[in-house]
Amino acid sequence: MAEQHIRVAIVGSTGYGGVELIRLLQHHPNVEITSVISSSSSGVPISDGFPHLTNIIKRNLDGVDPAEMAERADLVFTATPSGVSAKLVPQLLEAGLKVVDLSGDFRLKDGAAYEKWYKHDAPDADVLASAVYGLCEIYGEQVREVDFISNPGCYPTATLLGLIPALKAGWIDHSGIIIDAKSGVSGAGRGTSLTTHYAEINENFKAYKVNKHQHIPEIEQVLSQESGQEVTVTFTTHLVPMTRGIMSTMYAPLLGHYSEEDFIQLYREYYKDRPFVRVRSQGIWPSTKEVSGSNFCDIGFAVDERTGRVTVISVIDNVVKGAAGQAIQNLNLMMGWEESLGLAFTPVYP
Ligand SMILES: NC(=O)C1=CN([C@@H]2O[C@H](COP(=O)(O)OP(=O)(O)OC[C@H]3O[C@@H](n4cnc5c(N)ncnc54)[C@H](OP(=O)(O)O)[C@@H]3O)[C@@H](O)[C@H]2O)C=CC1
Ligand SMILES: CC(=O)N[C@@H](CCC(=O)OP(=O)(O)O)C(=O)O
Repeated sequence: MAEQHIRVAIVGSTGYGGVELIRLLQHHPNVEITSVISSSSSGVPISDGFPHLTNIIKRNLDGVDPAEMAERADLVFTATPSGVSAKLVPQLLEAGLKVVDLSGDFRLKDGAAYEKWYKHDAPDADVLASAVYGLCEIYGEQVREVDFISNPGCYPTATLLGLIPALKAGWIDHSGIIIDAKSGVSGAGRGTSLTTHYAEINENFKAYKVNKHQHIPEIEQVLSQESGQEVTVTFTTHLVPMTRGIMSTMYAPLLGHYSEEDFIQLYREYYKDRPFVRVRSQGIWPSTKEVSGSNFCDIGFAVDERTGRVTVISVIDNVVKGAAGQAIQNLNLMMGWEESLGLAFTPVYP
């Protein structure tokens, strides 16, 4: 029988992913946050730095100590920068903790590819092999009752949910996929940088990491696995002057005559038991605000008979379905609970 209650610790609780975990977990009936952890501000009440949490979480920040975490918690969310999780997660698993890692450190099954794209040393090979890639709608059965989940990237979540059903059905050509992706600034984390500060991004719209984004190998790894063919994609990311949200617009050549209604039927059938994917009706394309603050991924289609291509539009909230929400969805599956437990948020609109 599934356990009814779990104690969790959050490393990186002073970052956007960590703070969002704190917000969302307030609504989870089976979870108690027993430690919020910071590598730079231990001893300080978390609400000092985050006044919006006043009277919501009355805890001082703890330091990064795996042995202490094992005393206080059963599971740790590591909402830590890439490179940090690779070293920390093995210690947590060794201490007997369950882990959901939000970073990119354990997503790529090829350590050499990780070193190439992330420019950090690859994690321990055995620990890497033990990580289950937690794209719940695709790998939900594999996530059930495991101890260590690697939470998917934000762009890959929107993109993969938008492409996999059509690719698996053989409706689109795996060799001609182009992905045009846009993200709000919170996707870059809380630290300031020249790229994300107000004067640089306000009233601006810019492409970045063109053909060099670290999510390219993650997207290709999953699409190749799901299609049984080696898939390469053209993937361009853009920064948009908004706080939350990702829109992934995908273009693929059609391998037959399929209408928008055909796509809608295919995807509704594919995701029929999945509470967080909403397939839009014909001509009602999704926008980021329509999923903001929620764990939904909304998907819409346009078929162009003139060019023989389909356009798939997929939106998520990067900090919810792209990070903290999906991490909790994974926790639910790991614990044998209902996938949507504590996650039934209506989007914040307008
Ligand atoms: N923002 C998003 O939309 C998404 C983020 N992610 C991934 O999730 C992870 C967290 O992202 P995000 O919250 O945005 O990042 P932030 O930069 O906002 O926060 C990261 C936090 O990690 C902590 N940290 C830094 N170094 C260490 C260390 N050596 N040991 C322990 N903690 C450390 C910092 O807090 P302190 O100094 O207090 O320790 C910091 O607040 C990243 O890997 C990111 O790529 C994935 C999907 C989406
Ligand atoms: C807007 C923005 O800068 N987004 C970040 C997303 C980073 C991220 O989530 O990184 P991992 O998934 O690799 O950990 C980026 O494009 O790099």
